[in-house]
Amino acid sequence: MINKLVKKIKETNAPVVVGLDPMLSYIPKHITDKAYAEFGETLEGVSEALWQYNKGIIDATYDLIPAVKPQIAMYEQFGIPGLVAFDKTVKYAKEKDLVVIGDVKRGDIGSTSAAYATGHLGKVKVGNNTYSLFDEDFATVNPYLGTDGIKPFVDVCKEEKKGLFILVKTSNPSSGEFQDRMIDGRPLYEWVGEQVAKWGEDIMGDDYSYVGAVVGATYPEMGKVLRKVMPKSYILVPGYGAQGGTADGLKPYFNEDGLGAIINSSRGIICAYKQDKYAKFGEANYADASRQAVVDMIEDINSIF
Ligand SMILES: O=c1ccn([C@@H]2O[C@H](COP(=O)(O)O)[C@@H](O)[C@H]2O)c(=O)[nH]1
Repeated sequence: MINKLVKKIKETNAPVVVGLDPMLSYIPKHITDKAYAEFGETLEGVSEALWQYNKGIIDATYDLIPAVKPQIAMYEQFGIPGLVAFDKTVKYAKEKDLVVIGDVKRGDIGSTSAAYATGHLGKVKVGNNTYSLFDEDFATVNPYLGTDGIKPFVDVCKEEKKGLFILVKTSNPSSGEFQDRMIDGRPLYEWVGEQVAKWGEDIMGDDYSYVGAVVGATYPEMGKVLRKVMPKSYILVPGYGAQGGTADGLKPYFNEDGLGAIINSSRGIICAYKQDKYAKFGEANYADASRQAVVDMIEDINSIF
């Protein structure tokens, strides 16, 4: 799947991921009205609204971008009906030939990680039947439990030719509380980055490893160091846009080949219609506003090369 991601980034000339993080307050009224008319003001109604909203954004942007990143928390908050919307979104994005990065941030003791890996990236056998479950192409993983927690994911990725993005230096303001702690003269995020490179050594695509990393756009100096620590790992870069990350600091996240990083924007794209810049589209044309925001983001990111 890393090969497909690289190929699609080259084809679209867009090292960009659209984050599908729907909140009820983002969804235009015409969508919620229709969903509630059919299913009532129920969790099933919300599920339908989340799905229709995402479908509109995917339809308006899929030809411009290589990948989407649905954030599972936004669906889980509505229980099983929310997860139904997550599942429909993943399947539809794949039908549109997009690479799907499940932002699920899993990781636990080995046996539990194995179950998470099966659920998100693998297959389960029930008697004579085999089922793919959420079936994302990549999953985000938390490395706090160490190798025991990561190895089951790596094993499933090997088997299924899928991929991981492991949290190395996150974009949030307090990420330094633990991640920047100095250990034997080096910050923890560097130790984790080095380990990501090792975890990925035996599971290589053509040029990049199946094992990538998450490094926030909000810490460009650290991005520069981490690029060198893990040269074969793709870096998923959240924090651009709504969290204040800008294109200026992002060049060092890329390798000399112009590849190696993919920048995420969620709120900046999916509720573009609420920004002054895109207000002319109006709520009813929210998806057209998202398309224009993607076009602008691609131009902005490509301006650094
Ligand atoms: O370090 C991290 C890791 C993950 N995220 C996730 O990315 C998106 C960002 O959303 P925006 O609306 O573009 O700010 C969201 O799903 C986060 O959970 C992150 O921001 N930082």
